[in-house]
Amino acid sequence: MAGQLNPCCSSSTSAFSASKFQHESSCFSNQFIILPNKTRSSKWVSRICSRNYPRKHFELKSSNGYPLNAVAFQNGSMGKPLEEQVPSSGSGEAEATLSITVVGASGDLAKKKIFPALFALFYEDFLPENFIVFGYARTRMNDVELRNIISQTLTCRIDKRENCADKMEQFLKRCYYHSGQYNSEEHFAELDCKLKEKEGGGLSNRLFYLSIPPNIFVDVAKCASSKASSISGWTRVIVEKPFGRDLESSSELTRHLKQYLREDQIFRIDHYLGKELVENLSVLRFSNLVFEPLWSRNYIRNVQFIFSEDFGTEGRGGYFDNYGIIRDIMQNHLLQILALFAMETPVSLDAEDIRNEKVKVLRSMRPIQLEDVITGQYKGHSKGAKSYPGYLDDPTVPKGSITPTFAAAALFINNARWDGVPFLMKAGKALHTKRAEIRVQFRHVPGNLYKRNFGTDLDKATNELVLRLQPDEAIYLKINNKVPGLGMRLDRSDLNLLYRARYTGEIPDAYERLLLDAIEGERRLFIRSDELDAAWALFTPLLKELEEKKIAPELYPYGSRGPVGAHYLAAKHNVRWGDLTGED
Ligand SMILES: NC(=O)C1=CN([C@@H]2O[C@H](COP(=O)(O)OP(=O)(O)OC[C@H]3O[C@@H](n4cnc5c(N)ncnc54)[C@H](OP(=O)(O)O)[C@@H]3O)[C@@H](O)[C@H]2O)C=CC1
Ligand SMILES: O=C1O[C@H](COP(=O)(O)O)[C@@H](O)[C@H](O)[C@H]1O
Repeated sequence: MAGQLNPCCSSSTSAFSASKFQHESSCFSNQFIILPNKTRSSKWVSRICSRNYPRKHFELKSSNGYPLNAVAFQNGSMGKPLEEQVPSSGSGEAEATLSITVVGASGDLAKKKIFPALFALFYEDFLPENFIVFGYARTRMNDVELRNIISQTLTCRIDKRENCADKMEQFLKRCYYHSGQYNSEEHFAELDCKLKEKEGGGLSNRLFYLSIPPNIFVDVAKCASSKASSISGWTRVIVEKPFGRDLESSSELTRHLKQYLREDQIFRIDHYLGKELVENLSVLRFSNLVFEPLWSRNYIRNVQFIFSEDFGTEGRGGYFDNYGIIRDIMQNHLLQILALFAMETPVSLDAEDIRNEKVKVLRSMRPIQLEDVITGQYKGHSKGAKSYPGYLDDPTVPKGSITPTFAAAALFINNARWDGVPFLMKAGKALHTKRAEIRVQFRHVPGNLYKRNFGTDLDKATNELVLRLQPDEAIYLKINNKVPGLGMRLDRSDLNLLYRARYTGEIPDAYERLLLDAIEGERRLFIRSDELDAAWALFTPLLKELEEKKIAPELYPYGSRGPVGAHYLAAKHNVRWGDLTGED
């Protein structure tokens, strides 16, 4: 097929003709040698080699074991079982084109995150030489109009602005648009034609990003699968949250998606897993002797996962009201971080080994009790001349809604490592600050010689490890220290790893990491269906109870620290919220 023109398209111009492999790459230990390569960007090769994942050296392989640039014959459909696909091998094959289709390209997320992330990957040479990007949505527009829209949100990295305009132009030239309905096989067949035309009839790998409301996920999966999947390479689909709104609807969504896609083709994104500090959590824990042995009930008193935003639903109230903060943040972002934090040591860094451990810990969690949860909703508030609207003032929110915009919960893990340790979560909108962090509060030092120097409140003297995911990424450890001088006065000081002071490069956006992983077939940071089931199984009974009992949320003023109920909840479990001590 390589080099043939696509008979179904009117135009016969091909943007990229298939090229022969012109390079060999070799990764050895931590070094990689890239032999002459005219067709592939060097970072695209080197990232794969340099990552510490259990990839096979010496060849580019996706985590399903196939070379990234090789062909897997799929008989024209995505539904064919993996083992029936025959990977081709050897040299002499043409290099595949990577086609990325953003479904819902006219939407907020596409503009705000997906196109900018793709551009950043291109700018940083992480995309293969032959790639194209398609936008797909119902909105009528042409390629130029799409390019105009996305050019407004593309930015270059702060530290390398020189070639920015050039790079943007090169990127935008690879962006195309097709307008169609989400449930029209005919329109997806047209998209397929355009894709083939741009792919030049050669080998292609196709990635679809479903940046659309969840009620149309299945329609798109069906149409893309039957009419626009790659016939020569892999086809993968990234699915955005929400994955259902309870265990039942989530299982139903999974069941429907699996009619058209295999599990290994579905990449369920949770963008918090793509954040730098979340990625670093396992490194910190498993590669430091000062932490690894401490990671259990023997030394850790409690763990806190805190998310706060200093703005309300502003414009997204329609979506939000159907979900609430527990579904929007806790059941996914915070629980995913908790699972990574608390899992047992995986057998390896392989995606399946890690996800197996995450599922195990999620399934070991004690059902959440209503009395271990408090909910809140922000109300309007005036400060000087400025007034801030309440949640119910959002015109897209139904009158009298009792949807929580804040929640705090105490969770427990019923296993030997974590028995009795409270894992506290707190998430809220319209609070006094924007931040996301993990706080680990350690136990008292037994028989502490300096006890009398701490006064009566020994808790204040315990160590606390903080991973600040955002803003201003940092890891710091609160320790007790002698104040210099002739006396013996102690204070609390921080051993502080502030990223912007330690590292010069800009931290990539979570969507960049996750898109690149999906392109590489690396599933470690995506949610497997059994993980999703376990997460919903934990939260669904609580959500049902809150809704059935119509539990009214405690009101808190916009811009405040949230409902006081959160303090009582923490106190009930002998915990003090680390973010509210006034120490940082
Ligand atoms: N925006 C964000 O910050 C985040 C979004 N998400 C999730 O990502 C996905 C996309 O988000 P976002 O871009 O904000 O969504 P949008 O509401 O902007 O929708 C994306 C596109 O889908 C089409 N669309 C919207 N509503 C409907 C409908 N009822 N029926 C058919 N098509 C529709 C529209 O395109 P057209 O009319 O041109 O077809 C729209 O441009 C959603 O699942 C969302 O929950 C997740 C995390 C954060
Ligand atoms: O998934 C979501 O996340 C955002 C917060 O993401 P962040 O990366 O900016 O912290 C949140 O605002 C939104 O409500 C939620 O759906």
